[in-house]
Amino acid sequence: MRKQIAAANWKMNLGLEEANNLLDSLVQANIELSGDRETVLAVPFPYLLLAKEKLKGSNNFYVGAQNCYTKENGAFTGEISASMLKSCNVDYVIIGHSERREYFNESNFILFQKIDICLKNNLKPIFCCGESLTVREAEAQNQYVETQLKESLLHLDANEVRNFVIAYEPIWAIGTGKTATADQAQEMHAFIRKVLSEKYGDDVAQSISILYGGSVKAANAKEIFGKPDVDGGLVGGASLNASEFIQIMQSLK
Ligand SMILES: O=C(CO)COP(=O)(O)O
Repeated sequence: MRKQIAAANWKMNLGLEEANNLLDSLVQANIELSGDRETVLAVPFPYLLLAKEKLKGSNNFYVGAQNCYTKENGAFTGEISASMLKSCNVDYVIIGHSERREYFNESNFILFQKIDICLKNNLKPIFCCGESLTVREAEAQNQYVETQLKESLLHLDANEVRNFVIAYEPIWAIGTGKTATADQAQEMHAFIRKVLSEKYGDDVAQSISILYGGSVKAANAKEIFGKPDVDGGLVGGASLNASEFIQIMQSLK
């Protein structure tokens, strides 16, 4: 079975003490995630090393960054490179979150470059895609997401793409309390898998985890994750509360 993943995206939240407490609560809960299930905590840059340290010895817990720059190193004040993240033993990097696309003008081409630099540094990208409400209302979501995939990902070869996680995050469901229904999530996930299958064949497409993101909480996680093409979630607000996130972890198939 492909990996089932509960990924937390803390976004730009929590001070050091709160981050410390949340990590402690997650570790102390001592949740055993067996087999193909895992947790990724995508924390703000200043807490990456702390998270690595705290999660040492916790099985199936991985640490992620929320972004990286397109270049290897150099005079780019304020940016963080993929090789720096790798040197801190970070495992995953979220690439192309809709907030980065919207507020920091990250185009599909910039994301194409970020994906390449992550793979070159042996970091696993969690590539985010998803449409706005306007696109969904025009029933153009499939075409929109397919373009995002084509312009940022589908240049990779089959071996590279196996190191990937995709997160479908409809923008209209992020932080709004408005979740896509489990059926809407399934429909898009199946479509994404079909696009992958057309390019890489069914074996590769079946091996890639596709997460759903957008107002996932303890109360709806089981239903959404229960769908055949939904392999877990990328969770924002609800990942800031230990007991809520633990219940989400426990909702993985
Ligand atoms: O953007 C998200 C995760 O990356 C989803 O955020 P919320 O879970 O707060 O809706």
